[in-house]
Amino acid sequence: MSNPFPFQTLNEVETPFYYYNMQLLDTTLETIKREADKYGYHIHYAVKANANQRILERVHSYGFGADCVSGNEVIASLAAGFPSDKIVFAGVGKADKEIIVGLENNIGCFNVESIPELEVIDEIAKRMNKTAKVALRINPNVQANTHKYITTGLEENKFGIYIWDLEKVLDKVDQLNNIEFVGIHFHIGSQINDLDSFKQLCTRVNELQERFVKRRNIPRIVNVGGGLGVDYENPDENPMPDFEKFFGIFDDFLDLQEGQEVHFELGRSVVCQCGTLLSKVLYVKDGVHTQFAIVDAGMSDLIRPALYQAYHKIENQTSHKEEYKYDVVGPICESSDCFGKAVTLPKTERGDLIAIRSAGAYGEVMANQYNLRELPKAVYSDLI
Ligand SMILES: Cc1ncc(COP(=O)(O)O)c(C=O)c1O
Ligand SMILES: N[C@@H](CCCC[NH3+])C(=O)O
Repeated sequence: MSNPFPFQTLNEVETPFYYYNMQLLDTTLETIKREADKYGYHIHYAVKANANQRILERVHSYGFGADCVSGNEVIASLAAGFPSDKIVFAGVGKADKEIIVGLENNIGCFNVESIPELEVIDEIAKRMNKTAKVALRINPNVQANTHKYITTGLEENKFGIYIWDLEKVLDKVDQLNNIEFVGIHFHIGSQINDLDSFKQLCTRVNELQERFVKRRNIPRIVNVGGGLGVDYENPDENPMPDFEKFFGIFDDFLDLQEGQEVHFELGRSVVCQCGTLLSKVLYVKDGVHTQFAIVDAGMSDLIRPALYQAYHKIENQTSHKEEYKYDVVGPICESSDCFGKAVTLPKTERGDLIAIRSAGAYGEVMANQYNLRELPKAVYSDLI
């Protein structure tokens, strides 16, 4: 595989920074569009994965919608050009002022997770003389076989309306004058590579659809969320997941009612592989088991390894010497500030450029200023 990094150029940029391969992002977006269009599926990009304005603008240019989880994400999506009717607002805890943002901008729909939330949206909509379009997020109790922190579709998780509460919630919807019921919504978790989980989701959705048929209240939208995983181990060999297979599962297993639209909320699978965190080695020092390669990026720049013990492939872009093992760690005053233990790298020295791969999703957007560090900058392949 050819090296995707224009090393000569990147070596000049002050580290740490995120580098976005915009050509790869384009190829990924083209593929998603082509595969989704085969079935007439609607794609909403999950802004939470990467809310960088340039990335949002690029995603929008392919005609996708935006799936938002805060008022600020709604505002950022509008600023990037997403039409308001293609914006959905999800989340278990929407604040009043965020609901107002959604209503003021006439967004496509609110994905609602509880009766109290429905009542508040109805009340605010009434005050504003508006009708809120609403999809009900149902907790399907499907095991996603992923990290427990990013499993969202089990009964023990805080997300969604329990299946056994559904009738009660639908009765409530019928009573509220400023709510228009438009759809049902599901999301079982993230970084899901076991596609059987999606088949199970389809089966559960089919069972639930029967209840709506009985009530003669068919939801126009069936939103099956996101969650498709990527290959963190082999980012060059698998620069994007198999979207053809993924959408094919829904085509094969989801039974739709007349006129229903299928919506997806893809985040990680869209942006993960196009992003890399680049960092330089500050010091190499001896450890008990291996050497420490101390780099100038820390968990404040990329928190996934510290938070979920997530694996990211690490490469030394400078050295091609004999290989050794290193614990690659950051400068932050936490032992969890470690990007990889006993990583095999060519002999590593101060000043070497280190690439931490597959960092385009839940990377830059989760960066923080712990230790009063600066936020990482972004560099784009098409602007250098
Ligand atoms: C409701 C909802 N939709 C979509 C997504 C996007 O998921 P992913 O980035 O795994 O595609 C998430 C995050 O897990 C989510 O919580
Ligand atoms: N932040 C998580 C994903 C969360 C998905 C949002 N529900 C990650 O880095 O893998």
